[in-house]
Amino acid sequence: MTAQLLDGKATAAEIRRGLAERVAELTTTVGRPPGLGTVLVGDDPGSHAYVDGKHRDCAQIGVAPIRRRLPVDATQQQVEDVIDELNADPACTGYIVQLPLPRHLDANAVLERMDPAKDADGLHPVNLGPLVLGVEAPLPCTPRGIVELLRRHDVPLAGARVCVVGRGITVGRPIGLLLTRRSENATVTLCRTGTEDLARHLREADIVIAAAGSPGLITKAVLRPGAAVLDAGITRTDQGLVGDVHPDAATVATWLAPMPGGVGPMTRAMLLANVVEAAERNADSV
Ligand SMILES: Nc1nc2c(c(=O)[nH]1)N[C@@H](CN(C=O)c1ccc(C(=O)N[C@@H](CCC(=O)O)C(=O)O)cc1)CN2
Repeated sequence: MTAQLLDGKATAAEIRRGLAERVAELTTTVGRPPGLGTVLVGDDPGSHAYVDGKHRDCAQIGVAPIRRRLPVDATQQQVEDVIDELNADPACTGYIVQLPLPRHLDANAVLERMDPAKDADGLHPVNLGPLVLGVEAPLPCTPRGIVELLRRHDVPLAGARVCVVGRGITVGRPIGLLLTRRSENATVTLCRTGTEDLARHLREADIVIAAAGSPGLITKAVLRPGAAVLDAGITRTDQGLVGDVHPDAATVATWLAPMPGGVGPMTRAMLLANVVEAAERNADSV
């Protein structure tokens, strides 16, 4: 068996085309384009690459880019001053703080200082609450992108047993909440790499979502034949970027979202969707 591709690159391109039309309309009715801000602290090459990608996406669909960069030794106060500035900037529809922040900074305090209405990542506590309650609010981009990718490829979710590996705030924790909502109705087991008998949990799953940052963790040996497998793990090595899913998984899976080309492009597309939706909400309220 060779897995069919859950093609994040093509799906994201299709989503961007739809968003570009909405941005053009907003720009005419509001008199200026929606603006996406990014706050990047430090010089991590991965974070720089992701933020550059986000601004390339903005350029493609007509969203105005607003970039804020701070040095690796920026103080909490300096970061929070930038947050205050973006909260107050009418040209900034929504923004993100690129994670991870350098260790000396309190990331939770930074996220909490954001205006929840401008939280394009859906990571502010005020927006995470509705995720638990199952009511509408901006959703974290990677989990939203995963659900969108599965839906657009008709991968059944209702009743599916999903095993998520990784419990980070951008993917693992929120995807569990999203997939167990009434609209998705999956049964989710949230694991970490240290979960006892992880292989057993994986083998029981119809859908595996790997977000552990552990290169090659998911091999064909731990998969149920026919499972759908989504690789949301990225590790930078001397040999380049490596995902959590071993290439041999493609021989037993029915569906595979590879890294690169699967979940990553969907994360970026969902960020744009969150910004466009925020701009539409703003336009409706005036
Ligand atoms: N504030 C946030 N920080 C981080 C998030 C996030 O959602 N919000 N997620 C990750 C990084 N990330 C977005 O910021 C991200 C990661 C990977 C990709 C991507 O397109 N990956 C490509 C491969 C990478 C490449 O070619 O350079 C792919 O999978 O095809 C996009 C966004 C942590 N931080």
